[in-house]
Order: sequence, then structure tokens, then C-alpha cells
Amino acid sequence: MVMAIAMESQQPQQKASAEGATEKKRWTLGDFDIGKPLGRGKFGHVYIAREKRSNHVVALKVLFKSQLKQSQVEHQLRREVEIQSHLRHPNILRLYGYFYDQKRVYLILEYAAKGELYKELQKCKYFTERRSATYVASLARALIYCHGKHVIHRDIKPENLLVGSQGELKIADFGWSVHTFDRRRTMCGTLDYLPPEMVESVEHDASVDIWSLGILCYEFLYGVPPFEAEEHSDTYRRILQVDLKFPPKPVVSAAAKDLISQMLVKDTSKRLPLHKLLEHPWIVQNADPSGVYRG
Ligand SMILES: Nc1ncnc2c1ncn2[C@@H]1O[C@H](COP(=O)(O)OP(=O)(O)OP(=O)(O)O)[C@@H](O)[C@H]1O
Repeated sequence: MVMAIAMESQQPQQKASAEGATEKKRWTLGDFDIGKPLGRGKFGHVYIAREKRSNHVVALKVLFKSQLKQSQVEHQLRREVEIQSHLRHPNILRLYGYFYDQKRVYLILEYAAKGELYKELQKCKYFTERRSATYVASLARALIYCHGKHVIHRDIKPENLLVGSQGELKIADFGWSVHTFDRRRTMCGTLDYLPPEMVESVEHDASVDIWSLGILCYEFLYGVPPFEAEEHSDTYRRILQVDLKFPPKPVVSAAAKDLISQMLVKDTSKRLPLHKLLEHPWIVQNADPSGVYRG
């Protein structure tokens, strides 16, 4: 999708660069026609909106500064904006830009016409193998892209996935994501002096997303996450023991179970790398090559 106008994250006070690049546009609420509410989150509301000059439809997320402050999540939001605005992938929700006024912060987001995936999952109870594999493959590709940019999502779950107009999955909510360069810099000052084990720890950290994708794959196929229990303490125990069980119903193929078992491995270095996941027979045989589940 080509935007008629460039929407970039911007500092309202941004000046022309030394190279003489033009000053970026500052967004205001007046640039948008606001439509119906799409939903509400912890810190504000999301509305469908149309950018007046381009007619481009977006989702405008309105967050109240007072609530962000109260919950001490301003730092997290800043990181989310910084990370998400630099990512460009068909399966990652675009963050086109942001602006603010005295009371609110506004995020200009890509509009995901088919809404939340977890509602679909609730409706269907569980997904077919073709649908699950198509979703898992598209998420693996998006995460390979993120990891290549040293971004780890760390919070992959159905609630953070939206569905685009063509049925394509969009990873949203980068609130818990980290840019591993940031961590490395804060830990050691400069990258050049990093020993191999610390360079490796980046890969190591990225494996949290492989685990979460394994949990998600299980939940797609069975309708519930694998380590669910009545008490939190039991869930903890089951996770730590990797107490993975495959119930007889719904019937799930041995190939799908094999893939899940290779992702939900305690030793982070032994989890199936995402590029290998894409070559796994269950993915190859079931995922739609277009990357889109068409129902
Ligand atoms: N880009 C979007 N396109 C379409 N619908 C959206 C979009 N972003 C959010 N929504 C809808 O608005 C609801 C609220 O979104 P929001 O991101 O504020 O909250 P949340 O992720 O549910 O909660 P939290 O405040 O915990 O992050 C979502 O559940 C979804 O239904």
C-alpha cells in the first residue's frame, strides 16, 4: 500500500537536517476526520480515522498522558513508538507517526480491517491445520525480519495480533519489545569490544519469540495454551518442567505436534530456528504459499 503522503514518526520540533532535507510534517488532530470507535485499551481509545489530504484510512489510538504517567509507562510507549515506526513488513502493523497535545498522545496506526485474531479464535474455538500453519509461517517471517533488525517482540500472543483486510496477520503492540542494540550499548558502552558470548546472547534472547510462537501454534490448534492451569503457581511449574501434553481432541497431526515439540524446548539454544521452521514438513505441506489465509 503506497501512502499518498509520507507519514513518519516525527518530533514536533524536528528541524531540517544538515543535508538540507525538508522539515517533516507535524500532524494535528485537524488533519483527520474521526470515525467510529474500534475499541478501547487500558490507556485510551482507538478510532477509525481518515487523513483528510490523502483520504488514507488509519486507526488513531488516543492515549491519555495522565494515565500513562500514573502507570509509569511513558518510557515503554516511547520505546514502542521508536521500534514500531521503523519496521516495514506485511505482517507487522505499521505505525505511521504520532503527535500530541496537552492531554493526549495520538498514534497513527495502520488500520486492520478484520480486527482482533483472538476473537476469531474464540468464535472458531480452534483453527484448522492449514489456517494455523499459514499464520505461524507468516509470523515466523515477521519475526525473522524483526530479529534481523535486532528487535525482539517478547509478547507474541493472540491478543496482540490483528487481521488485515486480506486476512493477513499483523503483529501489533510492541510495548514489551526491545532493541537489543540498546541493551548492548547500555551494558557495555561500545559494540566493538563485545565478546562472542555477548554477541551470541542476542540470538539467545531472540529465542523467546520462538517459544511464544510455539505456544501460539499450540493454542491455534487446540484452542487453549499448553500450560494452562487453575492456579498461577501450577502454570509456572508446568512451564518450568515443559509439561507438554497433547490431548486426543481435537485431532492434530503428528507433524504439527513434532513442530511444537521442537519449539517448546527449555534449552534456548536448542529451539528450532525460525528459518528451519519454515522448512518443516508441517509448514511446507499446510501453509498457504501466498502467506494469507482466505477462509
Ligand atoms: N490498528 C487497528 N486496526 C483495527 N482495530 C484496532 C487497531 N488497533 C486497535 N484496534 C482495536 O481497538 C482495541 C483497543 O486497542 P488497544 O491497542 O488500545 O488496546 P489493547 O491492545 O486491547 O489493550 P492495551 O491497552 O492493553 O494495549 C483493540 O482491541 C482492537 O479491537
